[in-house]
Amino acid sequence: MKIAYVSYEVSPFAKAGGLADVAGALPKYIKNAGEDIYVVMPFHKNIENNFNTSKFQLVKTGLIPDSHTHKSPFSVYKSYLEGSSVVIYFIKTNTLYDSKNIYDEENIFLKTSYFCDAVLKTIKECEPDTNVINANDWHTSLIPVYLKTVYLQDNILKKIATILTIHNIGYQGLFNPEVLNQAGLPNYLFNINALEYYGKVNILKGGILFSNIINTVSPTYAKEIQSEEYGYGLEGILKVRSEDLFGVLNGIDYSIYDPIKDPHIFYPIESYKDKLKNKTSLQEYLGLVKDENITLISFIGRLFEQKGIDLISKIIDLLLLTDIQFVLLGTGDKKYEDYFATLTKIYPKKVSINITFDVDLAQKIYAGSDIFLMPSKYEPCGLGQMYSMRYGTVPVVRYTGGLKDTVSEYNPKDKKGTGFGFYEYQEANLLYTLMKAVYFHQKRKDDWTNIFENCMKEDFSYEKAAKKYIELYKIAFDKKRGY
Ligand SMILES: Nc1ncnc2c1ncn2[C@@H]1O[C@H](COP(=O)(O)OP(=O)(O)O[C@H]2O[C@H](CO)[C@@H](O)[C@H](O)[C@H]2O)[C@@H](O)[C@H]1O
Repeated sequence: MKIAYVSYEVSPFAKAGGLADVAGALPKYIKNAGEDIYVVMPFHKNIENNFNTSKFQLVKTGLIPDSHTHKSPFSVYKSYLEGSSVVIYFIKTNTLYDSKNIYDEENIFLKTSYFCDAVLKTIKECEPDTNVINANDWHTSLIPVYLKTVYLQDNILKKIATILTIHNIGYQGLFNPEVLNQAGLPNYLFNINALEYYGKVNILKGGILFSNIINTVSPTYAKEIQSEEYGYGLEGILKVRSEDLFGVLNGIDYSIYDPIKDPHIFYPIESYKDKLKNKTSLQEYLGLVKDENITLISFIGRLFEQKGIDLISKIIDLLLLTDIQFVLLGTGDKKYEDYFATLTKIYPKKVSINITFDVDLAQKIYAGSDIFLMPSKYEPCGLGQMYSMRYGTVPVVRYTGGLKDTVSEYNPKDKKGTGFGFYEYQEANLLYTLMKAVYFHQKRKDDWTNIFENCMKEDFSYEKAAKKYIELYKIAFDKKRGY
C-alpha cells in the first residue's frame, strides 16, 4: 500500500502545536513497519528562513490545481523527514504561505483549499499509485470532498481511499458559502447533508462526511466527541458515522525525546539524582531560587481555555503562598499572556513566565520540573504529559481524552500509578489535586521516587500507534473497494 500523509504543519519544518510532532514522527514508524508512506505539506515561508532549503530537490514546476479558481502555478520540492528515508513533498507557490504565523487568518481558506487541490495534482504527477490519503484536521479536510465530487471520474484519483484524523474538533474552519465557488467545488455541497452548518460552510464537517473512515488521537476522545459536551456541534454526524470512527493513541518520538541523548537538556537522566541536577540547572537558568526541595511546577502549551489556563489563572495566587515555583512557557490568548506576565513582577524568584515559542526551553522544562500541569478542559491526546513522564516529571491532569488514557492515579498502597488527576472542571479540584501532589513531593520522598520510576518505565513509543494506523489504512482501502 502507498500512503500520502498530508498535514499543514510538520516538525521540525513548521510547528505550531502537537499536530506537527505527530506528522514529523508517525510516518517514520509506519515506514519502519514496512508500509510505503510519504508526507506532503505547504512550503511555508518560515521553512526557507530556518532550513537549508538549497538541498531540497525540485521535482516539478509550473503545476496548476485542476479545480481551484486560484490559478497561480506551484512547484513541488522533495526532501526527507529528519533522520529517515521518508519522502516529504513541499508545495510552493509565490502567492501563498508567506505569513509568519502559519495559521494567520488572512486568506486562510484560500491557502488551505488551494493546498488540498494542489496535493491531489501532486499525487497525479508524482505518486499516481497512491492508495490511501491520511488528511489531518480541517486544513486538509477538503481533500476527501474534492475526491468525492469533482474527481469522482478521474482515472488516477477515483481509486484513492481516505482517512481523516481529527486532532482537535474545536477548530472546524467556518466560512461564508461563496468559498465553495472559489475552491472550484459544486454549490450543491451547501446542503445540510454535506458542508452546510448553520448558514456557513463547515470544512471539518465535510472531512467527516466524505472520508472513508475517521479517527481521532485517543480512544477516550473518540467516544467523547460523540457527546454534546465535547463534539462542538459535530456530535450528531459523528454518531451517524460511529462505525467508521476509531481512536488511536498518539505516541512520542523516542529517538528525539530521549532522556539519555537529548542535546537540549542539562544532564542525561538515568536516576532521580540526574533529574535533580536538571532541576537545579533549570532554576539557575531561569533566575529562580536554586533549591531542590522547592516543588517546581510547570506548564507548556497554547494559552487557550482548552488547556485549562483559566483554571490555573484562578488558583495561581493561592498556590504561590506555598513552597513552590511556577514556570510557564506558552503563547496564545493575549488576556492570559498579559495576566501571567504580571506574576513575574510580583514573585520574581518564584515564577518564570516565558511568553514565546521555544523548543529548546520546552525540553529543559520537561526534564527539569517536578510536576507538569495539564488541567485541560478537553484534550484529544496531549503530548506534554507523555514528554514529561519520559523525563520523570509527574503529570497533574484533568482526566479527560488522552490524559485519561495515559496518566494513572498514584496509589501509595500498591505503589502503582504515574500521576494525579481530577474529573470535574473546577478550580477547587485543581488546587486540591495539586496540593496533594506537592505534599507527596515534599513529605513522602519514597513515594515520589516510586512515581518518578513508574513514569520513566511507561512505554509511549510509536510502534504501537504505527501498527494501528496500518490496520486503519487497510480498513479504509477495503471500504473504498466496497468490501
Ligand atoms: N510555547 C511553546 N514553546 C515550545 N513548544 C511548545 C510551546 N507551546 C506548545 N509547545 C509544544 O507543542 C506541542 C503541543 O502538543 P499537545 O499535544 O500538548 O497540544 P496541541 O493542542 O497543540 O495539539 C493537538 O494535537 C495533538 C496531536 O494529535 C494532540 O495531542 C492534542 O491533544 C491536540 O490538542 C508539544 O510538543 C509542546 O511541547
